[in-house]
Amino acid sequence: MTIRDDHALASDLAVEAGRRLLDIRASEGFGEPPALRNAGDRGAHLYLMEALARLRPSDCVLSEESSREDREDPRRQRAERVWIVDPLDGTREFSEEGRADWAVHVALWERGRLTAGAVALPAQGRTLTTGEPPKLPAYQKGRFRIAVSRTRPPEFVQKLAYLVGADLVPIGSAGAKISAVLTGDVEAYVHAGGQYEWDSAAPVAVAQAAGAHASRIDGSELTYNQPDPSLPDILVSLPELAATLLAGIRDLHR
Ligand SMILES: Nc1ncnc2c1ncn2[C@@H]1O[C@H](COP(=O)(O)O)[C@@H](OP(=O)(O)O)[C@H]1O
Ligand SMILES: [Mg+2]
Repeated sequence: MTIRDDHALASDLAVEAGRRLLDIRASEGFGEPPALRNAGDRGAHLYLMEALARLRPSDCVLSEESSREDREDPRRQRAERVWIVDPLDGTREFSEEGRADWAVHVALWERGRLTAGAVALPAQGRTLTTGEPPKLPAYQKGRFRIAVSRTRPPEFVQKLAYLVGADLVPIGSAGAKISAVLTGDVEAYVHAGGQYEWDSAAPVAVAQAAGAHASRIDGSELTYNQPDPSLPDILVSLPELAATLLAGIRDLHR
């Protein structure tokens, strides 16, 4: 089994889960958003769990939709290979007709680092993968754009935007926001106040493979497969903007 197989598997699984999510959206309709959200979360989770159990039976899986007991399984801490998946990131946006800012995240963590990953954006018709990392847009000096949560933007982010000369762009889903950095729709993504490993593992794997900056907002490393999957803040940006953003965040937290 080659490393390349893991890149391709992450991509295939994210794409197929995304295809199923589009079907669920089409069959359920948008009349009852909570039911649609639930059907999407469950459908994508069950598909990914079944596929990983069949195709990578020796590996562990950490999924947003796993039971608490499964998430706290001590075998995960001893494992050398753990798939970290968010079957439906941007669940809220998935249930809103016309929105395309939701994603499927499939990442592989091996012995301390993320080694493969894919983010499917089914309603945008694209998938970003570590197998073929996107080519980062060229950095242009001047005003830039920072993606933030539509519903839970960090409270300091407005001041940060003012300080560094940026405009805020609300987008749903951590995966869609990090993808927006990689495809040139924005230049950075800043989040704080709460998030989990599955919200960022796959998009961070792709961002790192593409050469983007990805860290905690204090500049420290993002670490995955921890006993507690809470990973509450993140900065992803074009590499040229990282120092400015980290300095701005530091100044605001002094
Ligand atoms: N303060 C917070 N606490 C916990 N999770 C948060 C959070 N802010 C954002 N998230 C999670 O991060 C993902 C992206 O959120 P947002 O679109 O607001 O940026 C969502 O994942 P899910 O959609 O998988 O639940 C959301 O639940
Ligand atoms: Mg999520």
